[in-house]
Amino acid sequence: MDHWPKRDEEDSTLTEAELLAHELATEQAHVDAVYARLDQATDTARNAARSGQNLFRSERDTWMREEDGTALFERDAFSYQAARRLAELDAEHEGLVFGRLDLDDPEDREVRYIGRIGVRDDEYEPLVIDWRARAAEPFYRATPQRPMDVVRRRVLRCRNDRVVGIEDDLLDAESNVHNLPVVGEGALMASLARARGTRMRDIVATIQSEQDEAIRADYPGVTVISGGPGTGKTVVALHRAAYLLYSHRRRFERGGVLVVGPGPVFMNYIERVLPSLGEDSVTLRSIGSIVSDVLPGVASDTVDDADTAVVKGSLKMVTVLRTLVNLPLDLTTGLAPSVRVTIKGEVLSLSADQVARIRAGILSHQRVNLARESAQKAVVAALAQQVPEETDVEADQVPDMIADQAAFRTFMDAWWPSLSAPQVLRRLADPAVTARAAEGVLRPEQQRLLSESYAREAPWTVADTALLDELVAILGPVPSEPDAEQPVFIEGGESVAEFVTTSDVWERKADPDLREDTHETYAHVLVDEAQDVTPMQWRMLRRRGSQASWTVVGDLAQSSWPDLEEVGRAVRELIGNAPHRDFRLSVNYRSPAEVFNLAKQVVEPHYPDADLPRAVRSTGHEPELLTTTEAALVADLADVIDRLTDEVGGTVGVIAPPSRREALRGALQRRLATRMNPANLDRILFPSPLEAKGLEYDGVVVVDPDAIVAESPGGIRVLYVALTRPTQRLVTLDVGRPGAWRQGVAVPAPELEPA
Ligand SMILES: Nc1ncnc2c1ncn2[C@@H]1O[C@H](COP(=O)(O)OP(=O)(O)OP(=O)(O)O)[C@@H](O)[C@H]1O
Repeated sequence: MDHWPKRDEEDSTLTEAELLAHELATEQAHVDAVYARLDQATDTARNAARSGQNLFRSERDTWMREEDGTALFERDAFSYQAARRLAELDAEHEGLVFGRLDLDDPEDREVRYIGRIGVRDDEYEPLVIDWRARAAEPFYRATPQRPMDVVRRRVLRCRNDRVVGIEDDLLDAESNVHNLPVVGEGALMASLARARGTRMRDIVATIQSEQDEAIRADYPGVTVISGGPGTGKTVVALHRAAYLLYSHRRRFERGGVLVVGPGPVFMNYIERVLPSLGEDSVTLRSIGSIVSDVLPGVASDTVDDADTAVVKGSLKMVTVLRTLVNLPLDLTTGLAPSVRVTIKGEVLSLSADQVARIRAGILSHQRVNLARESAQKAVVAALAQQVPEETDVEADQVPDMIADQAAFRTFMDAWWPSLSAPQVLRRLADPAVTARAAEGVLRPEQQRLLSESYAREAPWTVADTALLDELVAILGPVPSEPDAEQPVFIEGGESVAEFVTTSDVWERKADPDLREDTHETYAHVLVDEAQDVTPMQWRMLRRRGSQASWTVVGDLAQSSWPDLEEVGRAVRELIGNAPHRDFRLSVNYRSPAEVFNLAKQVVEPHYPDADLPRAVRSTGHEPELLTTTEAALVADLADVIDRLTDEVGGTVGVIAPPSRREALRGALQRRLATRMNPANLDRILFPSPLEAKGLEYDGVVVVDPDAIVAESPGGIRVLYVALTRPTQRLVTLDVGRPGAWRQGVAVPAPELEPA
């Protein structure tokens, strides 16, 4: 195959514009051929279907394996599949083909086109190579120092099927014997300078070498991806999910890939990236909705106040919950349950201590909700032993005689009720219960916070969901109402010669493992913003990935959790003895250098170990540090927002401390509605400091930074997150006087006051 562009000698006399037009036309011809091929494959498939031939489908409805398309030739199946996936890609996506490599291969001069999906021609030759294929690797890894046989790397900017721009890198000038032209000014910078919308975009066309290494890293064990704000951790993690599914589809599609992020706003922000890569078989979940597999309908995006969140996230809660499960339901009587029954006038009884010992023995190997039967048998047996030999009763009737007594059933209901996790957790609303459950584990102040939080009867918080999950793990699932009688014969099995015996049925029914683990498990779990995952949440996640490989993505300097040592320990525990690899991303693609310079000065004195990336872009606009009064806050803020919406092309984020957020949002929306056009209003967003995690806006106003620090357990680190959200402009607005957060911070621009 020889795809070298055929250029005439006189090309060298072309003007820059003519040269670009010529190159665009060359690339358009190839892109046209790709789309024509896809149309043709779709027609072939349609005809095959019409003529009644089978187009086998795999279990996954939208995915037809090449080998399954029996009515199609393999090459058609491949292209048909590509066409189907293309139809699923985002309508606004930036085109199927985005790259081209011109390789200096002495054997076979070669051009490779790289795209979101692979497409082959009639001869089964690749017209486009899937970006995740090995053959696409040099597109991301080649550098002038190590060109990997690439002479020129070309990024094509397409709008649907039209090529609208070209950006070239000449990687090996010496090998450019064919005088390949070089146009454009660099794809990466062009891409970074574009305005951001409310959804994250994929970066397939401009993945950088250090990012590519993390994306294509081997999967077993744990892969840790760290790096400062804006280094592409999230976007790299999502491309990694797509890569793993491509390179090990069998394993990961069957076992499942779970991507976990901090909250629903973040999940909405990232959800388009995977479909734009042609991947839709990944489960995206916010950390507050993980528990919904074992407790349907339970999910939360509400956060506790800082101090309560710290108590609920701590590992100490494991001890508290274990004690809580064993507390008698009626604490007010102060009596632990004991049992007393009579058989033929003989009194049989077990003291509270004796039944407590039986309970502890059973719970050492069984979970509460699954063990009632064994518990009942054990108590009955202990009571039965007390029946004097001379009593006039058949020994084998004693157990039933005990179990049938009302006194015994009352005892069982009090001693071993079926407990649901939500019921048990709500018991902490009673300070007396909390005091018993947390005695010697939590300080009185912490016990009070816990109790008060449940006494409010507010909806569950994100931190509660991990506690509920822990309780489900301790209790086991709540047994459903006993089924109608078990069928002894196989349903509809009249024609089956052998019959199923009652003991077969019991054998199956009695296997506790079948009923134990109701949570979903995955073959790969990818945790984003891992620095905020509390120890209790790690336990919840690990239940979903007991056999999984992991990708863990985070930046300690952005943690909202006060104890960073604890965060590090949780990740080390996850790794254990498993194989693991670390990647550090070093370039900040989001923040302009001017903005990051400020953010850096804020975080460094408090957290000298912060991993500070290099910001590659400069806008020439220094951050503006403004001060206003309480009375003028809304008016001044409205002016700033109005101005920023004019100055930046995309979104404007207003990040205010939780205590001010709701009131400010209402007041601003009313004020802005009267003076801005509705289209601009849609570009203004009001995330809380925690919701802003992982997100970005072209312009950002950080309101009352001191209060943001005061109201988060992560303190200054949460302010650091807020300050690193802008892609273009940053304004901070102190209230009353310049904030304490500004001590030691120097910005070149003079301080401005709002007009
Ligand atoms: N190679 C790249 N090409 C183009 N854009 C990129 C590239 N790498 C990252 N970006 C862009 O940089 C921005 C930051 O990326 P991302 O949100 O993944 O960073 P992050 O490390 O997760 O940030 P944070 O820690 O602040 O949440 C995004 O807009 C992303 O699309």
